[in-house]
Amino acid sequence: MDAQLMRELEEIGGEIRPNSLRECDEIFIDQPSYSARIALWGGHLVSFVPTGQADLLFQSINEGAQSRFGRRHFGVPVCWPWFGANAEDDDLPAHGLARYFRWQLVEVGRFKNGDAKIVIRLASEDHPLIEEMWPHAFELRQVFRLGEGFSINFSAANLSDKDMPISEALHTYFYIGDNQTAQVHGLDGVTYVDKFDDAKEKVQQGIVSPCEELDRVYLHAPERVELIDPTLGRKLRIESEGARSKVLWNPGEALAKLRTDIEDDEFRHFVCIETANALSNAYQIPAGEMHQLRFTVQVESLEQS
Ligand SMILES: O=P(O)(O)OC[C@H]1O[C@@H](O)[C@H](O)[C@@H](O)[C@@H]1O
Repeated sequence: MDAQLMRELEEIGGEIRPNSLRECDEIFIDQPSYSARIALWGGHLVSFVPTGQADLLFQSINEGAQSRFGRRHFGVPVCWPWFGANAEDDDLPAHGLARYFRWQLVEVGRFKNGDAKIVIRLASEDHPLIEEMWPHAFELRQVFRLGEGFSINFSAANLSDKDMPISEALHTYFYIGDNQTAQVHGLDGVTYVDKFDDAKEKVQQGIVSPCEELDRVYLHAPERVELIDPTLGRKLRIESEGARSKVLWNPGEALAKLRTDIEDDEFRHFVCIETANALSNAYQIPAGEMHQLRFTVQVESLEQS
């Protein structure tokens, strides 16, 4: 790792630590008001803990299959350049390729207000296997902003001379005290595709609660949703830009028991609220252009609101 970057990382209270995940290192940042971890494998924000509170993000203790495309359920996996199964080739891994490669740390610093800034990059030209799996040259960047809450600014540049078809998600596993009482607000009246019910289109009525057995792609969804967690006494405000879909995922008891890459009871402690462009919200990045997807998470105590 570049010595200058290491010094800059130290200046913001950061260090590189070894991580068991694919024996790939992670960035750990410890500040008076929060601590955070970013795994370079997959370019995952793994954890964000406001001091004195539970983590905002969930991490499964199950490390999944050790094969190259083994899945893990934690933090904010990047699903790109396709969401879900690949429509043309069943042999390609679910949710694209970005989560299966090592990203590179390229910049460390601070925003004007003092928030920490970490930038990581994944480029097709650095990985021959990516070039075999996907016919377009690209460069991805994630800018993590860490302070009072966190934000991720994900950008994808199409470096090829052809338009690039994209479906994608920042597949955020939010940690919750109890999925029976957690509530997702802000999707009332939005049409969704229910992947647990034959991909039927339905319209959301009111709030989503309990957060159990959900596999739903909300189309043309609003930019702001809220996750209310009465058990932990907190509310997370989630705001996105550049994303037309929101995906909610919680496998529920029966599917969790069938899956070998997640522990039986873990579904009680997470709900994925994904900032996405999926299904009919897929789009193309024209040759030579780029697209940005961002989301911000702010936390407040339920007593304050
Ligand atoms: O197990 P994975 O590949 O990480 O995906 C988890 C889930 O991710 C969700 O986004 C999908 O809608 C689900 O269908 C899928 O099961």
